[in-house]
Amino acid sequence: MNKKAENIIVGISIGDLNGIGSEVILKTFEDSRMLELCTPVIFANAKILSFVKKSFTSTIQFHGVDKLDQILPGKVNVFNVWKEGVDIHLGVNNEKIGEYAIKSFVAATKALKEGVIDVLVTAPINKYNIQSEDFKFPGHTDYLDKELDGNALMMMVQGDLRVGLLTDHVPINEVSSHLTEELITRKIETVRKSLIQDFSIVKPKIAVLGLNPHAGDGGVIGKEDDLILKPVLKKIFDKGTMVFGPFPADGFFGSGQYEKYDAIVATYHDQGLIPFKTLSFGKGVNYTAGLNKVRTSPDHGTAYDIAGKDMADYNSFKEAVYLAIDIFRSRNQYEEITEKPLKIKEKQL
Ligand SMILES: NC(=O)C1=CN([C@@H]2O[C@H](COP(=O)(O)OP(=O)(O)OC[C@H]3O[C@@H](n4cnc5c(N)ncnc54)[C@H](O)[C@@H]3O)[C@@H](O)[C@H]2O)C=CC1
Ligand SMILES: NCC(=O)COP(=O)(O)O
Repeated sequence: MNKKAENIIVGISIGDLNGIGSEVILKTFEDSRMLELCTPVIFANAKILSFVKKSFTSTIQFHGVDKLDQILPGKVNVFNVWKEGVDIHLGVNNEKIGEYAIKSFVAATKALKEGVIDVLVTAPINKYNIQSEDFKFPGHTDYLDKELDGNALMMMVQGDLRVGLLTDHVPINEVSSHLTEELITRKIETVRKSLIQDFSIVKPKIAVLGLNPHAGDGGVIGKEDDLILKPVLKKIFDKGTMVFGPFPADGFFGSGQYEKYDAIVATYHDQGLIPFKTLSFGKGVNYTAGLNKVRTSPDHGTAYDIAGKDMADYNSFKEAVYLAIDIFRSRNQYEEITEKPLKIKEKQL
């Protein structure tokens, strides 16, 4: 059942309060037309956001609520996840602020699981200051993978450019050992399904980058491409998925080959994110594919160096809101279409 646009409830976790998260959220919803597109609910504290607002040229008005059933369409809702004041020092990294980032994220994830919000858009966290006895995850993706159904896959999206990762928050010296047949097969299937359900691409074409320089040059520079990637990709292809590669990664983007595919799958984080951010920084979105719920975030981090200076570009955050809504709609449509498929009448001979 498709919801009316403004009734799609977009939950927003506040991220690191000392970073640029609050600024990009406020700037996005400063434009009242955004409220015709969705009903936002920020998981934080209304008094604190009113204080942070003073650092920027913002006239935004908040609707603070203590219960999620009090949120209203047409308002920038703030769900008070905590009541106490918080010392904000924009641009400063500290552990106390990490606790509030996680309080917000955990509460928003709970609301997402329970269907109180339709989609989740996360503002950036600092991966170091969020660590605690209770929260030991390198990022949002890993926590959501544990909390939600499905298998999370990090996918960066900007227009028709989609870059998925076989491994994400994995130290570089462990990447090779993660690249098993099981992982590659599962990740490629997640990308394929996401392209169909979330992006309405009927028969997606997927390119996979090689791990080693020149995809190993026949085994001269590393054996993983020949021994693991090639045979596994062939198996997947033979079962009907349009997957190609492994391609030498260095020239793939520069030569424009990426434009021929619906998604490019990189073997590790920086192999995919460096070309992606070079091509689309400021407009890209980080999407967690493969889960039963939709989560997006902007393509940037906490940017302490510019926090509080009214310099942050909010377009990536706005794109993250748009994409979350688009994917939510696309999934609903896909469900409707596939729920009761039309029976194909067999031809009478
Ligand atoms: N989804 C998330 O929660 C993410 C969190 N991070 C975290 O953020 C922290 C800082 O990471 P960095 O690698 O320094 O990346 P970063 O994206 O915070 O900053 C890189 C550079 O880009 C600039 N920049 C970033 N966003 C901008 C914006 N909206 N407008 C204008 N300039 C902008 C910054 O000023 C800085 O010069 C780390 O702790 C990292 O783990 C990084 C990426 C995503
Ligand atoms: N570079 C994107 C990134 O690492 C963000 O991670 P996550 O917090 O979205 O899992």
